[in-house]
Amino acid sequence: MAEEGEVEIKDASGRFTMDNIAACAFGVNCNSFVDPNCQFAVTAAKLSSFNVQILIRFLAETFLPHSIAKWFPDYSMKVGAFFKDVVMKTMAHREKSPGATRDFLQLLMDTKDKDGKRILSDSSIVTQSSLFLVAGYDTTSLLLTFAAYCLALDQEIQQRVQQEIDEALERHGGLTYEAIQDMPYLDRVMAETLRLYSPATRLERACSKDYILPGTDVHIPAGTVVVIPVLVMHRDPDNYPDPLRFDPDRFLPKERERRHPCAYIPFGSGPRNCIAQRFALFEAKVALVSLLRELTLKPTPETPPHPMPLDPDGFLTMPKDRKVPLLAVPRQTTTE
Ligand code: HEM
Repeated sequence: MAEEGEVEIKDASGRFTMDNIAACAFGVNCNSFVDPNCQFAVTAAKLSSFNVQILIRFLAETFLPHSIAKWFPDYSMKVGAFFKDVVMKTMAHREKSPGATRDFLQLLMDTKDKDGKRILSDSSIVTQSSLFLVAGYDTTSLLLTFAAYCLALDQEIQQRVQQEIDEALERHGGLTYEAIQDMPYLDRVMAETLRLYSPATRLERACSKDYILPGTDVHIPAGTVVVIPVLVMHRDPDNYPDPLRFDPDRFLPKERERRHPCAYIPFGSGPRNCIAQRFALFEAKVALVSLLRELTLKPTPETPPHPMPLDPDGFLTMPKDRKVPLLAVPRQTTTE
């Protein structure tokens, strides 16, 4: 039986980020903590789970002519049709009765040419909004899950974060944008979480021209797809001594300066890097601050020991059992 105060932090983080991305990208109010069967949230969770059926269709599309690949079942089609329907209906409603909504969908609808005509097609808007959902849901939820896990396992670091939160909230008169920006230790905690448990395990780039790796005779012909093993690089002892230790002070400014900028790339690098890194970090920090101002996180006997065992088949960096139970205890009963 679950202990009093036990939370499944991966599930809770998923609900939080789903509600946020649904509101920010689609203007949909999910409230999935209250309504766990919210159709939008349940369907969106399917869209982001990269399963075997989707992989088979994906491989067929990649390696076979489309005339053959189209006969492979595509389980993501139904999910895609659901989102198309949501976006099309929302756009039709907003065009009939315009309001003051400020979300990503509205921004896309508002991109107009000089004659006031919308620039983006319907299908482009549907695809971009769905991409936001896929790119922004599990990634941010994993950051939040792993940050909570690392803090639960290190009470000293957690107390330091709580002290910083208390002081910043006091200084700024509550949970404001400025208060969150005024928490440098929390920022280092997030950076160290993204180092040790970068949600993206790898990146890929196509080589645009023939290249010889400096100092070697390794020749990369133009057109080669180069895989960049982000998670492995983030755990390279040459850059991060004792790499499995959770140590936010690796991200003190003087420590950062010592390393090559590409030794830390949880959001990618270059012109195609993550467009929402500030949004994601801010969102995860708001969630953690809201939790830690009231509660202290602790491990339960079922919490996986550090370092978290990972699912070797995960498309993203996933806890092996896809569950992370923690204990959330009211602060006044634990410390002060
Ligand atoms: C902690 C959370 C997140 C992580 C770790 C993350 C990570 C990444 C990474 C590694 C890339 C590929 C970058 C590259 O190839 O250089 C990427 C791209 C992207 N991300 Fe994120 N992301 C996060 C949250 C979000 C959120 C919340 C959104 C949307 C609201 C989002 C939207 C995108 C988009 C649209 C791209 C494609 C950019 C392009 O191709 O030009 N991401 N993200």
